[in-house]
Amino acid sequence: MEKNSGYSVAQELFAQVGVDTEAALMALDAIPVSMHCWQGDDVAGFEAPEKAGAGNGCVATGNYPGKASNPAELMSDIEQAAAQIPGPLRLNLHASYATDGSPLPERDELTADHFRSWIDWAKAQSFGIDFNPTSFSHPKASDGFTLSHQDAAIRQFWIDHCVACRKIGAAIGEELSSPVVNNIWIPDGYKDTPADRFAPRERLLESLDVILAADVSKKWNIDAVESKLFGIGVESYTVGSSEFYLAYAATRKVALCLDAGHFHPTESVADKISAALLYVPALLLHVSRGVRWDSDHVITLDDPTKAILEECVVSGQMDRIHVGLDFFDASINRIAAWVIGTRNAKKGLLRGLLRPTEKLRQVELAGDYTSRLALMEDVRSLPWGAVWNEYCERCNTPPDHQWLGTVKAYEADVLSQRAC
Ligand SMILES: C[C@H](O)[C@H](O)[C@@H](O)C(=O)CO
Ligand SMILES: [Mn+2]
Repeated sequence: MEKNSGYSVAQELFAQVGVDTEAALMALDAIPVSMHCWQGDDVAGFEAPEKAGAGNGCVATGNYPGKASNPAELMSDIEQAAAQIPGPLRLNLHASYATDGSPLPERDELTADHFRSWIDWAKAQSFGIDFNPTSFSHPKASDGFTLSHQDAAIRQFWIDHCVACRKIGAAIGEELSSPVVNNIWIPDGYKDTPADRFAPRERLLESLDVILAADVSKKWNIDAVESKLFGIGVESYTVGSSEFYLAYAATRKVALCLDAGHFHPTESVADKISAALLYVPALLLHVSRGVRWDSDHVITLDDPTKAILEECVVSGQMDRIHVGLDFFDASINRIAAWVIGTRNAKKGLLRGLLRPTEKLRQVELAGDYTSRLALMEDVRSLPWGAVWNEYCERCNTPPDHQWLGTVKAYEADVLSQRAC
């Protein structure tokens, strides 16, 4: 393929600091990003409204018109977004997005058959699939507790749901020949100061142990657990806190999910990657953007996001890191939200791959911190954007500044015709 002139200049400039842009592009093309289905419909899912209505735990804000409200619309919207995103993608599904079965069974009785349409569609799109139990927006979660509920029968329902989801993950993974990352997040917690912090955590631990004891293929289903600092209505105490899940993942040898919006605002999530990976077998990232008390804004290429994605690459542990996204903005065109966020995730990874990591390590080990700082700062102004645009062109996707028109046209032709 003929190189654009901007890329040739960039290639030369990066070569001067010892970076091979061709190698970087090849590496980027081997890292799939797991794009979440729930940006397309504000985390609504496809269950009957009376089932899904009670309790929440996940709320998208905004009322931008044109959201998907059935599987065909959501798949079509994801295809539109994917066409504007270069390189490999996976689709991150929630259990509440089951498509096949009328009526759909309760969540504790779901099987892979209820996701047949997604599986066939993913094959056609060459997407892998990742999965999540949906332990919120359900009458049995209406008081804000699920796996740590004091009522054993409610706990059992959510245990059975999570086991069902692990089996679904394994079945999908085997069928697609691509392991499914299966992430457990629960909303459990208290709005106000609890009298007892210990018992709910003890119950959560017991529930998780029962879930993981179920015989499910580790080859095709990769278990992950996700902590949270607090949520709306759960401001004082979250059962599944960071310490709880870090220790749980380390002792049970499951993947730890780090959601960028689930920590104190001044904590560096990038810095947690190397520390956690010394103890847990794998990490799942939920790349997100926390804004004050909310954690689900579309990711921008801001400093914390760049640091997380660059660190994935620079750590040399990419084979143990699964990159997923988690944002749901209902105030802008939802397809544009996917495109902006996912392209940014890939740009962050590319920036990490374009870092003169070896050279930086050498000067660091030599104690030459002056050169380390000088090099780190100088590479900021190298033309990585030209390398990105070259990648887009090679993937037959529009470079920067050339994708929005297509999304706007789809909005005018399709989204604007929808009832909601
Ligand atoms: C829908 C997701 O499972 C959810 O966003 C979860 O991952 C989370 O981050 C909740 O705050
Ligand atoms: Mn998350």
